[in-house]
Amino acid sequence: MNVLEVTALSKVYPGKISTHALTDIHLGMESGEFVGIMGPSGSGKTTLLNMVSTIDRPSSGEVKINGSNPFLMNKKELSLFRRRQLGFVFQDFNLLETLTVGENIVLPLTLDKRRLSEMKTLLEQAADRLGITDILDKRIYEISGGQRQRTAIARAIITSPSLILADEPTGSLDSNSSRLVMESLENINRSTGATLMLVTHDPLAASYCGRIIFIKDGKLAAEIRRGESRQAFFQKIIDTLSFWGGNSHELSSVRV
Ligand SMILES: Nc1ncnc2c1ncn2[C@@H]1O[C@H](COP(=O)(O)OP(=O)(O)OP(=O)(O)O)[C@@H](O)[C@H]1O
Repeated sequence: MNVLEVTALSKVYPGKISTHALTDIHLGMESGEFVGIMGPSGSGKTTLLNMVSTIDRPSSGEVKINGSNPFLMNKKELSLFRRRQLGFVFQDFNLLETLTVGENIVLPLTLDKRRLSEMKTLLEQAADRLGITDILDKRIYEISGGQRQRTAIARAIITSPSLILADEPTGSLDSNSSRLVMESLENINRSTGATLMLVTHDPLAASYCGRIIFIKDGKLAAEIRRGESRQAFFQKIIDTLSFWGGNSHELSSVRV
């Protein structure tokens, strides 16, 4: 069974002139996959992520996560489902500035009223995976952007969610921090078998995925898979972007 199954998904934003943001999207993700979503600005990437993350409702079609349709749940069921089944990583981190790194990471477990000893063990494991054990007692305003994003990833994985959704996770980072963050995500995907969906404009970040889906004008336009070499995949991404559109004019300065 696929972790994510999107069937005939469409989204229309009503208005004086309605916008057909997504049209008839079909998409499946197997357990353990790391899938990137790319496409030009306004192509519908965020809209797709918002439907999968249950933040917004489809106009028609279906989203199933681990066989369940979140849009058929009541409010309480949905918030529990989100907390247990989904992990979120955002461009601007969404961390609580005045709490420590450790307190931020365990927040989903605190909300779930887990035992202290269990929280401690899970915190140690998550921090170790992200290489942030030595900053657990620092407050968010005391750490760098890259450390903030690794903290956010630790928070996203601590519940072992079925699906981790990342929206431009390297969008606010310099190239070195971006690399570290992407290596962390790749490492988590490989070592824990976590299933990840990543929306990005950044071809370097995308080159860490196993498969990339390109969206254009709200429709699936192309799909490419990574072979052994990340460098070769990076080039394939750039070629596909320049064929299907996207910010290929910005790519000349990008290095693998
Ligand atoms: N809340 C909204 N109300 C009306 N139209 C919207 C809304 N959100 C997005 N749109 C429109 O839907 C289309 C898809 O937008 P979306 O944000 O999903 O694109 P995107 O690929 O994520 O773009 P970007 O790369 O710039 O973030 C665009 O035409 C956008 O203007």
